[in-house]
Amino acid sequence: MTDLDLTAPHTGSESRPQRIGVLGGTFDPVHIGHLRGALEVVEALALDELRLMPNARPPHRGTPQVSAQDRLAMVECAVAGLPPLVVDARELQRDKPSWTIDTLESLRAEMPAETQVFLLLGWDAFCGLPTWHRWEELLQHCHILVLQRPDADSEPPDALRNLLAARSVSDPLALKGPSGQIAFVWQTPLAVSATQIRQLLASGKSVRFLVPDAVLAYIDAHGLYRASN
Ligand SMILES: Nc1ncnc2c1ncn2[C@@H]1O[C@H](COP(=O)(O)OP(=O)(O)OP(=O)(O)O)[C@@H](O)[C@H]1O
Ligand SMILES: O=C(O)c1ccc[n+]([C@@H]2O[C@H](COP(=O)([O-])O)[C@@H](O)[C@H]2O)c1
Repeated sequence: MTDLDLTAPHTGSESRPQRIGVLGGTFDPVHIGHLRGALEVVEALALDELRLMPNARPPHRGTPQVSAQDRLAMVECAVAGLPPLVVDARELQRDKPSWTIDTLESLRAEMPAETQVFLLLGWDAFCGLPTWHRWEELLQHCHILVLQRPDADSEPPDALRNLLAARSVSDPLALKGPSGQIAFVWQTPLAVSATQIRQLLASGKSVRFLVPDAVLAYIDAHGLYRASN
């Protein structure tokens, strides 16, 4: 009898398909709401990997306050040494708006068809889904996991009510197959936003404990978000 290697990564040749999470964002800057939510989803759904994906040109908002390179560097600082959280910088290589459908198509082209892909969206982002580029095709490529946001108050638009009625399952662990369903996931409610963090920094206040220490050190070292920027 051979010993089992519990540290061995899944290779794809095992019976269970890989389970990959994707959390896209502007990350201007990344904060504990993103990171704690990501970690809790990894553990609750036994994901093999969760990719944090900073966008280059956010499709539905103004230009970020700091450069894509700084936003990427902060995400890298935040997840350094914390597998299975990893950074995927593919959106920074595309010189057009960072449409999620393009990202999912490029991801899918690299994976076996049976890989389960879970797109994480905060409730506010989920409510905006019907305005996204080719939004009705998204579920062909992924499942959607909706993260609660305690500071969000928007009601889902009618188009989403219909989609939820057709595609949602109550237990995220019951999501079957590579794509096509929606589930809500419980997470520790953290009413923190990048907007709040930018405002605190611009007014000379501390953001300690709202971002990881390594991100705070990066912000300080590069003088980001302070009133003079
Ligand atoms: N505190 C939070 N709890 C749950 N989800 C969150 C939280 N903050 C952000 N998210 C989700 O993470 C994704 C990326 O968010 P984003 O980078 O835009 O951060 P943000 O805090 O919403 O930024 P901003 O305040 O600049 O709009 C979105 O799907 C968003 O809904
Ligand atoms: O594909 C779209 O049309 C689209 C429209 C708005 C937002 N997104 C993506 O949704 C994620 C969260 O967006 P944001 O603006 O909350 O950082 C991020 O990865 C964006 O690129 C995607």
